[in-house]
Amino acid sequence: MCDWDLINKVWAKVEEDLAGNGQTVLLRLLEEHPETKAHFPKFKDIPLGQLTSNADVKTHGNTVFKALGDVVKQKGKHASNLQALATTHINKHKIPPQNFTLITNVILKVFAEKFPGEMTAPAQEAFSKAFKAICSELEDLYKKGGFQS
Ligand code: HEM
Repeated sequence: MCDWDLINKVWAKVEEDLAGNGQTVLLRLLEEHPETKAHFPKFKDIPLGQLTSNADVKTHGNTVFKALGDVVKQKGKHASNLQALATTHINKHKIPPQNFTLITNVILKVFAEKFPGEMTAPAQEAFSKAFKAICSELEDLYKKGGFQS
């Protein structure tokens, strides 16, 4: 079982600057896993150094974190949220499923750095468990959706 209440407590802190926190995560993803940049039509031809001040990155960070917040707030009853994400990321954006593991690992790292007060050991454990479950559910949906890379 995931401790969704603990996760939501940290998420309230994340929401104090949802776009800024989403932006930090996206930039860290692109920095630590440069191959992911090719998946973003809006960013793929822009050097990483210029993306730090790119308004579209912040806007997309907000979009991603809004959707992830919607998942977190379901406290485990997120099947329809994940189905919607899987459908667009399979068919429209064509994102291989292992990228969800990359981004959720980056999120864990960024939160531990930015929110040391909230990301206690139990909170880190709760996020880690929840993200593993979410990634594995997405992988199942990708299999059902017949994802072809
Ligand atoms: C926490 C995991 C993620 C969440 C919650 C998320 C959420 C979203 C949402 C809400 C959208 C816009 C609506 C839609 O098309 O569904 C979107 C678009 C997109 N996502 Fe994700 N996403 C995640 C992970 C990723 C990853 C790991 C990649 C690639 C490495 C990715 C690539 C894209 C692309 C390319 C778009 C279209 C962007 C554009 O407007 O140009 N996403 N995502």
